[in-house]
Amino acid sequence: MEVKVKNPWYRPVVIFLAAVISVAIIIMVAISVVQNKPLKQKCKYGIVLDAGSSHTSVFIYEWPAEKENNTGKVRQKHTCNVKGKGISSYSNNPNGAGASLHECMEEAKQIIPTHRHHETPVYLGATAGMRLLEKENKGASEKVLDSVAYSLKGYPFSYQGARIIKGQEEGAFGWITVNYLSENLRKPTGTLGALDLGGASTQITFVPQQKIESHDNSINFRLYGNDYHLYTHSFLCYGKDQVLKLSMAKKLESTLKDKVTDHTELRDPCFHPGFNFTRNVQSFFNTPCTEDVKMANRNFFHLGLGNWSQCQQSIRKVFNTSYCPYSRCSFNGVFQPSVDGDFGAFSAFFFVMDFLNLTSDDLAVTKQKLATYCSTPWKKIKENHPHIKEKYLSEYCFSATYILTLLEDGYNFTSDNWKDIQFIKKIGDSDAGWTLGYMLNLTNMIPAEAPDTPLMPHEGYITFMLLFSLLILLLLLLFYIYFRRSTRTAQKDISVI
Ligand SMILES: Nc1nc2c(ncn2[C@@H]2O[C@H](COP(=O)(O)OP(=O)(O)OP(=O)(O)O)[C@@H](O)[C@H]2O)c(=O)[nH]1
Ligand SMILES: [Ca+2]
Repeated sequence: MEVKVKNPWYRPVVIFLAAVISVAIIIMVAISVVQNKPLKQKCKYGIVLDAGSSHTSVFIYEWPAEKENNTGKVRQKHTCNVKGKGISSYSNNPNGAGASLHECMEEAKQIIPTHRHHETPVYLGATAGMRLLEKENKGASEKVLDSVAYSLKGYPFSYQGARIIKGQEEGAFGWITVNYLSENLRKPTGTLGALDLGGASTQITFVPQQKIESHDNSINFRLYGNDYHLYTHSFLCYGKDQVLKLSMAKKLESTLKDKVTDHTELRDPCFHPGFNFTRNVQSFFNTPCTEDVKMANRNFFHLGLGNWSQCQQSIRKVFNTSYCPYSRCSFNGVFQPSVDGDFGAFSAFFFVMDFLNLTSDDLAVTKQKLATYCSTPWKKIKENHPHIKEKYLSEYCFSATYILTLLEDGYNFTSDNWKDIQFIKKIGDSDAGWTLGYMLNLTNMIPAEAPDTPLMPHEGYITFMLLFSLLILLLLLLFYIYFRRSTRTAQKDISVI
């Protein structure tokens, strides 16, 4: 005879308690996740003006107020290109230099919240254009710097100085920028070399495998607990605009020197076939970069030939490789260890190679494509790019040939390591260039020693809490199943009896 046994009296109590505990855990997790949600970030700001040879750009950087020592936390919020040419072009009208910054600085006032204005540092760094003006006319360069300083002090930000930065700083801060943005500085992985091509100078910076033989090319940093021994060099006059003048001056010298008549022809392999302009010698000799080449003023016909290999031959003449006081050199007697690792090539390296679609081929294909481009008739080039200013359009063949020659013959890149060069404009949403590294350094935002391990990030916290609560629910479920089974077994045992 079967004996019916009632459920034990405490069964509903256990089920009720399990349900209450489950609900309580879910509520607690939900509350703690919401409570721990990061507050709307409070941000700080910094402004750096890059007073380059060709133009000035204003960069506004932003970072979370409490996390400034974390790599990758500072981002570019905004850029403004100052209208007109670079500040060095105001040598005859220094007041104009300061006034030219007005629009972009007003924009900065709008973008940065008013309550942060007074604590926002503003730095102006002038590069090769001002280095050349300083060489040519120190008084004029000082007046231009005074003018921009006076202008910047008139805004509600915290003015921190306007100065001509050294070539080594320009190279080293470009290197810090690309490695900070690539988050290489806190990892044991390798770093990215930096190649910067401006209008008046070019910089190469990397961690070399061999000893640096010249003191001037060596710069040391301790960042996040790691020591970096960098090789850096800045070649004044080897930016793309000045090197064009230098190369033209050399071609003019060899072609026209003994010819006294006006309107002699300069047949130029670096310009497209059909390119034909009357030019004045003076426009290529108005810079300290060509002071070694002497020539009387006159007009000449500038005729394009569009021959890439002849163009490269003519460009090689701007590199002096006849002497080297070290175990190895790039050119002009400058020490350079062999290039090593990956490189980011930015500024005009990028503008030029990107325009010509030459950023991803191997070296042989790049040369082939460039040869075809240079030999394209000028008329066709203009038809293909009706909206680009003719002056810029006419110079891409020269500029790209210069870039290849500088990288291959100057810095000694080869077809084997050509792919190690990445032509880049930005990393994430920030431009590659010296300005970010300059600001990080001056605001001490990269500590020498690694900061303590950060607390668990919010995302990690949520994941942890969810896993934890799932585990508890699972345990409760297992407990419930076990409890039911044991009561059933008890019932069966009793019914058998
Ligand atoms: N095609 C193209 N050329 C550009 C662009 N921006 C600048 N350039 C040119 O590229 C060259 C280098 O520009 P930047 O890198 O800004 O040079 P910079 O900072 O003024 O000069 P440095 O003081 O030598 O660093 C100049 O000849 C500019 O006229 C661009 O967006 N597209
Ligand atoms: Ca520059």
